[in-house]
Formats: sequence, C-alpha cells, structure tokens
Amino acid sequence: MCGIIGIILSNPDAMASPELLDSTYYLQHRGQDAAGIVTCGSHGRFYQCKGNGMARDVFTPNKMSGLVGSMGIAHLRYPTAGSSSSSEAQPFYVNSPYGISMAHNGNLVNGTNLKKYLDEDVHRHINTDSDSELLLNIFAAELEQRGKIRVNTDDIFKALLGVFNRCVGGYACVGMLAGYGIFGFRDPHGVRPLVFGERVDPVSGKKDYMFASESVALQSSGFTQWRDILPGEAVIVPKDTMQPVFKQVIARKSYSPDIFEYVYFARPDSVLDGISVYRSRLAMGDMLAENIRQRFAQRQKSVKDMIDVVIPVPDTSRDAALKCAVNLGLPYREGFVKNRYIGRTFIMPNQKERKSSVRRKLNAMSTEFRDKNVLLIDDSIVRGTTSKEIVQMAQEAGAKAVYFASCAPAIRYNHIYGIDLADPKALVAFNRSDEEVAGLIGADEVIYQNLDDLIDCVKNCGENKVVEKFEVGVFTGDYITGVEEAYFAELEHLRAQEEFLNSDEDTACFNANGCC
Ligand SMILES: O=P(O)(O)OC[C@H]1O[C@H](OP(=O)(O)OP(=O)(O)O)[C@H](O)[C@@H]1O
Ligand SMILES: NC(=O)CC[C@H](N)C(=O)O
Ligand SMILES: [Mg+2]
Repeated sequence: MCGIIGIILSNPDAMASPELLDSTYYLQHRGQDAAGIVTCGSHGRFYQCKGNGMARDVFTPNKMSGLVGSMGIAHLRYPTAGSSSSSEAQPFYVNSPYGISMAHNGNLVNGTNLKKYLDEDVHRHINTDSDSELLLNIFAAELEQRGKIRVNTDDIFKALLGVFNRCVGGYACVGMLAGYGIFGFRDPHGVRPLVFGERVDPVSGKKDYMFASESVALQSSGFTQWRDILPGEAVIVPKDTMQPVFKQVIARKSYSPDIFEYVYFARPDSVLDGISVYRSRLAMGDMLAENIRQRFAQRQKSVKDMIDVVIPVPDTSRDAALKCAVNLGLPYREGFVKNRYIGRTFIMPNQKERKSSVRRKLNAMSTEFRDKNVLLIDDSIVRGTTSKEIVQMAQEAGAKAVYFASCAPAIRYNHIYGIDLADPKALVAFNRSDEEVAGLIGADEVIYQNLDDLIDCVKNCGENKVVEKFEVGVFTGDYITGVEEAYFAELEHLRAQEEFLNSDEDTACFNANGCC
C-alpha cells in the first residue's frame, strides 16, 4: 500500500521538490521501507534521490538541493513483491523510449507472464524482482511500439491501454516523461486509490497540478479542487500546455476500492472515492457496538454487566473505539500510551521487528486496567502480533477480563493487491475459529465485525455513491481481478526461499502449537 505523488508547477522556474518532500510526510503511513523523489529539470534531465528508510532519513537537505525542476514524482514504499532491497526503491527509471520514471502503488498478480513477455517478445532486461519494474517496462514497450520521435497524449493513452490489457492486479501509478509532462492512471477496478487536483498560483493566476494516493496530501499543499481518478482512467498533464487531458482509456470493469484502505491503510483525514475515512471508522465503531450489545443480550447479560471500560489500541482504532464506547454508554480510556517515535508496526519488514516494536510502541497504564473488565478495540487482527502483546500487557497491568474486538472481520486469506502477506499461515485466524484465535492471543473473547456490516459502514459514508462494491478478498478469498492458483504457488515458493535466507528470523508468528 505504498504512497505515490506527482506534481507539475505552472512556473517552469519553480522547484517541485520541496512540495514533493512535504507530501511524503503526509503519506509516510503508507510505506516506511524506502522513499524516493525524481524531478525533471528544464533540459529534460531527471534528478533522483531514493533509498531505504523513512522520508526524513532519505531526503537530507543536501540531497534535496540537487532535485531541480518544476515537475516530479515521489514514492513511499511498503514492499509487496520482490525484496526490501534499496535497488527496489521507487520511482523506477528506464532511459528508453524518451526517458520514463514511474511510481506504483499496488501489486500485480501476473508478474511471471509479464516477465516472460518482456524477455521473449520485447527483449527488455528486468533487473530486480519488483513488479513495479515490470509495469514500467510494459508501459515503455507499449510506448516504443508507437515508433515516434516525439509522442503526444494520444500515444501515451494508447500505451496505457496496452498496460491495462496486460497487467492484472491492483495498481495506481504516477509517471513522468522526460521533458514532456506527468501522468497518472488507476487499474480498471480502481482497487488502489489515486486523486488528482489543481491549485491556482496566486502570482501568475496559472494552475499547478498534483496526483496523490490520498486527498490529505493535496489538501495540505493547497490543491483544494480535486477528484478521484476513475477505474481505467488516465490523466496526462503536458508541460508545454499545462492543460490536463483526461481519458477513460479502458472501460471500467467495476468500481471496487480496497476496503482495507478504510479499515487501516489510509489516514482518517482523507476522503477516498467520495468516502470520508474518518466517518467510515466512526460507523465501524457504531456497528461494532450494536453487535456487542446483541451478543451479550443473547446471554441475558447487559453490556455493563460484562465490560467496565473501552480502551483503543492506538493509533488507527481510536476513532472507532471512541464511537463504540459512546454507543455502549461505557467510559473510554486511553489505557495504552503510544510512543510517538515508533512507526506503524504492521508494515515493518519482518516479524522480529514487528514483535519488539509493539512493546516499544505501547505502554499500559495500570490505573486504567487494574481490576477492570476491559474491551480492547483494534481496527484489525492480522498476524496477531499486536493483539497477543496487547492482551498480555493488559493482563500484566491488572485487567480481570480482556475482550478483544476488531472493526474488521477475521482475516483468513492473502491480500494480493498491496499487503505483504505471502503466507496465509502467518495469519492468526487462518484455519481457526474465533474461540481458537481468542485462545492464541490470550483474550477471554474475540469479537469480529461481520463483513456485510463493514461494507455497509463504509458504503453508507459515501457522498456520491459512486463505489459499486469493495475489494474484500482478504476476508473471503474471492479476488476482484481473479487470480490463478499458480500465483499462490509462486508466492509460496518465494516465501520458502526468503525463509531459507533469513532462517534465523521467525517469519510466521504462530506455529502449529500456537507458539510465537
Ligand atoms: O495483527 P497484527 O499483525 O499485529 O496487525 C494488526 C495491527 O497492525 C496495525 O497497527 P500498526 O501499529 O501498524 O499501525 P497504527 O499505529 O496505525 O495502528 C493495525 O492497526 C493493528 O493494530
Ligand atoms: N505497497 C505497494 O504498493 C508496493 C508496490 C510494489 N508492489 C512494490 O513492492 O514495491
Ligand atoms: Mg494498530
């Protein structure tokens, strides 16, 4: 679920890099592994700075000063394919044709076929295991087929049609053609988000344009007029006209954003596909409260008989937990204090790091737990790394009973469009009942939101009701693009290789005996 950004300024002498840098801070939550910026200077030359780490580590003042030019793209990486190596940091670049740089959010599920095609049919060398490098090379190969000395918007749209036809998976991308302009596009199901906006330069009265994964990045840079790129749509902003050209390049196959953006990925202050992430999380909390009330009522118990206090698992679940507490008429307490210097744990690259970070990240206040029956609320339980540690911390802090509720349903399948979950066996709910999950994480009871309720919560927060359905494969195993069995076999193979290479690392959280 990486973050992508593209900016083109109307003033050709202005520098896009400071604004790209600012925006990376607004999208840091989407990827902490690597960061990169590529700009294009007045003579069509690309300038780049990328590497492993967070934006603040990679973009030092010294390196930023070399990023000249009035247009550029940026990327924040959370790896889903390939490795965490710095050679897979984005944006990627190919020198032919014309010089192209591209940044990708998402994951392709037909990488093997694409690699074969690139090798055998169009003879393009692929230097990493990244699916994003494949995507860029598919685009480059399609553009090359136009056979032109200089391209126009029509050529680019035709090349993108080739990309849409060949690439299967979730993808939102921003790209830049040396000396020409920037462009953005979104897969035909709209799985991954992409917004596009404009801002009037107060001095010249001319317009600047920006793409970003989330509206918060546009809003923070003053791009107040913005809209979502539609599934299968592309937008090109040529530098010489500064007039954006929109085109529905391929007929939309559906409008199915990934529901996990609303559960966990996105910032609450973003609006994606007309749906406020914050409002959808409030709705999830409300719905969870209804389910909890009904569940206890079936046992002839009131909520107050069972629970003394609602405590969120910071950060993402806070909004939902507060709403849930209000609905249940229970006190809400911030029983866990979050260390602001530790990033998101779920998107850390390995299990060892994730596990130790939960303890470093959260500290329980015994005043809020001692002798209480607590309802802990998290947005999701994925590998169970957080929940197992958290339950233990609550118990160590003196809790009498610990109920653990999740705003999302049980996660039992791979997320194939943007979460690094190559091994479903690493999911705590894989092949396990809710009771077994509770046992493994040490909770008295685990309560999951059900899927239809989650879908209703998010859908009903939509202002313009454009979204038809959501990509929910991580809960059901049915994926919007379809996926060949061979893909999972290949993931399994890659995982085995990786495990062999990192054999000292405990990559799967729970073994058959439920030990971590
Ligand atoms: O079951 P797990 O494998 O532990 O994954 C789920 C947890 O990971 C995420 O938190 P994270 O710390 O990444 O981010 P947050 O601070 O935004 O909640 C998510 O919010 C859950 O708390
Ligand atoms: N999370 C993402 O969007 C990752 C993009 C791409 N698949 C990569 O691994 O770099
Ligand atoms: Mg969390």
